[in-house]
Amino acid sequence: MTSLAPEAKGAEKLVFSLEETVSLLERLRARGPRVHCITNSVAQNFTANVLLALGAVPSMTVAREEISDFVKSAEGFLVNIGTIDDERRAAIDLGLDAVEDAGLAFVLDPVLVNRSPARLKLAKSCMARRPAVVRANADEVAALSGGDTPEDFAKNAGVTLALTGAVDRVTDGRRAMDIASGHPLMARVTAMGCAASAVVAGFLCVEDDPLKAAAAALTVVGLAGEEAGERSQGPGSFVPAFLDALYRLGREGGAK
Ligand SMILES: Nc1ncnc2c1ncn2[C@@H]1O[C@H](COP(=O)(O)OP(=O)(O)OP(=O)(O)O)[C@@H](O)[C@H]1O
Ligand SMILES: Cc1ncsc1CCO
Ligand SMILES: [Mg+2]
Repeated sequence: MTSLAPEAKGAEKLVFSLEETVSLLERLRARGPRVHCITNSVAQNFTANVLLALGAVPSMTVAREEISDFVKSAEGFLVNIGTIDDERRAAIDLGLDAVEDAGLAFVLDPVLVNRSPARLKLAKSCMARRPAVVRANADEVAALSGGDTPEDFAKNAGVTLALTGAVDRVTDGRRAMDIASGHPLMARVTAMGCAASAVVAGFLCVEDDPLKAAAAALTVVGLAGEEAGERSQGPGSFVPAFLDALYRLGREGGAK
């Protein structure tokens, strides 16, 4: 089962209850926020389905002539650098200009930033635009942080870090919390992390504190993952079971 037990070394424990997570989930479902995602070609479809299962309204365009309008009419925004081409590169720039104008909090997913200097440069240019939350796995955080602890990275960069893996850690440098929900099959399907980043962007629409938004998002993703893991036979059946579990989570009768 989920452990919300916070562990904090050099950071204050974040006490964030399951009830608070459920209440934010209800707010998200009631509000149905628009979340614009510039994301990679592998993750687009799954990410859109995950947001829809939660009750958010995804959009994904990267067209130069409309990206600013989409961002300005959205409540949440995600930049994911998993597959980069000229169109996405331009969209990231224009999208982040619009985010700045609109004062919107955004999430950065620096996919595979550990794999190429060009990607590291792009991720750092996105970091300079001050994401509210960076959601990444351990290899990606190591590349971005140059080996700093998660807390020091978050503090020095002025962001909330949502570091995922078998156990997730969320920290803003001052406060920290570990989230141990989830299932090993989550790492056996593509784009689970990418979709989790989009879910963080969704929760940022209903919670101003980025640390609480990230904690709630990863808790919800982890709980749905656990449920789906119990109900599926392998990666193939895990994906639809995960979408069903997200949809049903916390509703009457539980996620059954
Ligand atoms: N072994 C595991 N046990 C439990 N949960 C896991 C495990 N591996 C990953 N997860 C969960 O899966 C989600 C995605 O995390 P992960 O670190 O795998 O992202 P990622 O490497 O960025 O994935 P991708 O790039 O394929 O989208 C998180 O919610 C995380 O908690
Ligand atoms: C497989 C893959 N390659 C680039 S992005 C992506 C989706 C998971 O990050
Ligand atoms: Mg990833």
